[in-house]
Amino acid sequence: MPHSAYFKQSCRLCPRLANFLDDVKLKHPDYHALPVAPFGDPDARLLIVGLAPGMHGANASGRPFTGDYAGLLLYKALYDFGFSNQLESTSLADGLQLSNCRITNAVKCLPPQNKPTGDEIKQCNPYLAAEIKTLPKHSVILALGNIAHQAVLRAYGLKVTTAKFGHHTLYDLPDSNKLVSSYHCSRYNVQTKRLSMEMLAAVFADIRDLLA
Ligand SMILES: O=c1cc[nH]c(=O)[nH]1
Repeated sequence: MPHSAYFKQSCRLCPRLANFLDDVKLKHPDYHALPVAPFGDPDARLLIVGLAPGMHGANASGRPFTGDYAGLLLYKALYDFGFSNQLESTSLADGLQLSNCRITNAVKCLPPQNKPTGDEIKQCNPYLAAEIKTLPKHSVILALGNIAHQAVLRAYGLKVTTAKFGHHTLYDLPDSNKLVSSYHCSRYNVQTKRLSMEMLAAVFADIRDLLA
């Protein structure tokens, strides 16, 4: 079943987020301002999990990590490692296609101040769990940041203490899949040099080997 069957653009399960999106749509009628669907290859063996749409990025464009700083390093790495046909992701109409890779978020709606609450992360988790279930055997899940890392563990019904978050870590998941985690490619992390292009490329080099 395609992953889109596991995503509801009409979802309003989190009242705070749904109301916030209504307000954002009034201020920015040209923005997507709805839950942002997973994007990419439905048969992918690499699932990338981010945090949540950014206000002027995914929330505006309707595609994860698209239209703001957070996507720059990520899409470059995807291009460099052969998962994307384009270096940059700018809009739904840019012709970018991912192969063997799909990108989603732990929380599908833009949260105020970029901070979803614990309850919102929990509420959204069944969508992620359903997406993970569509992965072929021996897939790799790349979690960008601690919230995504914990959301993946939760989706598997694992305690967050099962696997500590760290940059460039690798854990075996209870099925045949692997969890690779990385610092999030946010503007803050890049500008403070917590994450560099070289560091992200090293993570992708391992992912390429895991998928071989
Ligand atoms: O985690 C993030 C950050 C920006 N854009 C996304 O789609 N996800």
